[in-house]
Amino acid sequence: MEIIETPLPGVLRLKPRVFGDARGFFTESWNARTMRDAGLDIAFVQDNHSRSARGVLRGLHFQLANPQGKLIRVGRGAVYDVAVDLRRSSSHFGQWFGLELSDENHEMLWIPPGFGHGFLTLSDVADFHYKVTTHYDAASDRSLAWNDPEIGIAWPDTGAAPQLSAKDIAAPTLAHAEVFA
Ligand SMILES: Cc1cn([C@H]2C[C@H](O)[C@@H](COP(=O)(O)OP(=O)(O)O[C@H]3O[C@H](C)C(=O)[C@H](O)[C@H]3O)O2)c(=O)[nH]c1=O
Repeated sequence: MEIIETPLPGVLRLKPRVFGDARGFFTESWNARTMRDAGLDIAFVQDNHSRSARGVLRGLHFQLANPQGKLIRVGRGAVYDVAVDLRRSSSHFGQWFGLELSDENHEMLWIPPGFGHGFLTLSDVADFHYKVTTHYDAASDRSLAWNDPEIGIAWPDTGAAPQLSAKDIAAPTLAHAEVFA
């Protein structure tokens, strides 16, 4: 497992070993010992899987109470995945990092608690898999505007306006949102 730091301290790119052969490939998508040996001794309590069509944008989301750490990968297709530092006490507050995650590059992203998260679907279909460190807490689930100019995420152009949920369409900008201390 190769671990690559990002411009956002704590947010890490993870490149697992992939064993390709004439049949296809094999990779350990998660191994507690491998992660622990890499200094990532993280306990996950829930596995999530969402499927999205091209142009779907889910986010930016975070749980205000019980904030979640997320280990993200794409099992099918490709997405542009983004993390935003939402800790007002952080020197990187409001800064974002994004990268393409796909079933071709097999890359994963670790996003610690305290960050907003979202992704834009780049392929016809994307199966999005992620482990989280705290259970879903609907009461504290929050959205932040995907296109907040104060954050300035450079989302890839998919040729059409992104498709969002009503909750995400109505999301506040950072200036009007309750985030982390
Ligand atoms: C997240 C979640 C949702 N749900 C239920 C609640 C709704 O009835 C339905 C769809 O939920 P939602 O529209 O919030 O799903 P996403 O837009 O994919 O939300 C996720 O999108 C971004 C990318 C994230 O990082 C978060 O994990 C999460 O907020 O699944 C559950 O039962 N458990 C859960 O953990």
